[in-house]
Amino acid sequence: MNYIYFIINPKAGNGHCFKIWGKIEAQLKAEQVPYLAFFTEYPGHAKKLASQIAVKNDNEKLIIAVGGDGTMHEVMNGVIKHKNITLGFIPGGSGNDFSRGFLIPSDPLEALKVLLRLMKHEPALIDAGKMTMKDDTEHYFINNMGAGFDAIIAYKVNHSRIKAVLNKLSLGRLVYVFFLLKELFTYKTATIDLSIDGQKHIFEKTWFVTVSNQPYYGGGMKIAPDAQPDDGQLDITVVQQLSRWKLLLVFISVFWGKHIHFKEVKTFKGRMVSIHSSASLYVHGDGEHLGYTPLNIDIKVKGLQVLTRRKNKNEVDLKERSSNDIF
Ligand SMILES: Nc1ncnc2c1ncn2[C@@H]1O[C@H](COP(=O)(O)OP(=O)(O)OP(=O)(O)O)[C@@H](O)[C@H]1O
Repeated sequence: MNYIYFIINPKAGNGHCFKIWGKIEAQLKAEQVPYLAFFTEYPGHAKKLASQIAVKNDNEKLIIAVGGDGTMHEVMNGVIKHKNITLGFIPGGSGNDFSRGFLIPSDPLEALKVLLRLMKHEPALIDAGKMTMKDDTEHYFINNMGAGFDAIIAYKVNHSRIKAVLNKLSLGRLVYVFFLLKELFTYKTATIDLSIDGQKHIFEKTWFVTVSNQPYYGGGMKIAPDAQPDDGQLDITVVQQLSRWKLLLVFISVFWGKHIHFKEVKTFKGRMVSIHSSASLYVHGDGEHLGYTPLNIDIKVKGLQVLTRRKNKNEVDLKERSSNDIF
């Protein structure tokens, strides 16, 4: 019997994910789907659980992460070196950019329905970005990484005490707005040495650099509108030389992917990137704080097996169909 392995972060989405799992579990039982469920108990646990499942034996296994992008990030890092794992995702977090980029429904029960259907077919082969930090530690990202302004906001939001309080009042977004505005007026831009496939660039007064595998980041912002997670390329975005007020305008336009038309926003594609900066910058991978610049990034082409509706992107784009219509 082939079990589906679920790794659930009960704390994701301000604890809402625990309730989501209750609904998923009821549906699995109703459909008599064999499964094993594991709850994460602390940050980093999802990676450990995923790698333990992968090394149990060589059998092909499906692991579905239930949580936010941070949970998917950890699960993916736990299995990326194992060929016998296919990954799926049920959104239960606050941002859920993975589901946007990989066309998984935002409703968890709809997502389950789609995954149960997709698992009967060959999974998609997806690229992953690999970051190598100054101390040689390695972290992979499936959505994107960022260095600078965006990463310091992610760090401050995740470490703020008022986040939990505001989350309870369903005002979690206010924490982002608060730190965005605070950093907007206090952040010191840096000179960045960026190397892309051996080509050197120097950017002065840089707010941030992001490297994307798929378009969405930061809870629905279309930072890299052309990024495709299976094209063997990473999409690099640099935002520099902007006044504080214009940066705010750029941030608003990112939701529609229109920021790329500002002359202060530079975009590139490449396979190997290195980021050095005049001052040490905060770095995130898939929204999780991972350290500081300098770092090197390269791509692991088609290194992950993932359940996604991207193969059927045209149909999904043409009409918001019910998941039953996809195959
Ligand atoms: N039992 C736990 N207690 C506390 N933190 C946990 C636990 N399990 C996982 N975590 C941590 O919770 C953090 C947030 O998880 P995740 O990103 O999945 O949810 P989210 O922040 O609500 O969603 P998103 O990233 O999509 O906005 C991760 O850094 C993860 O390591």
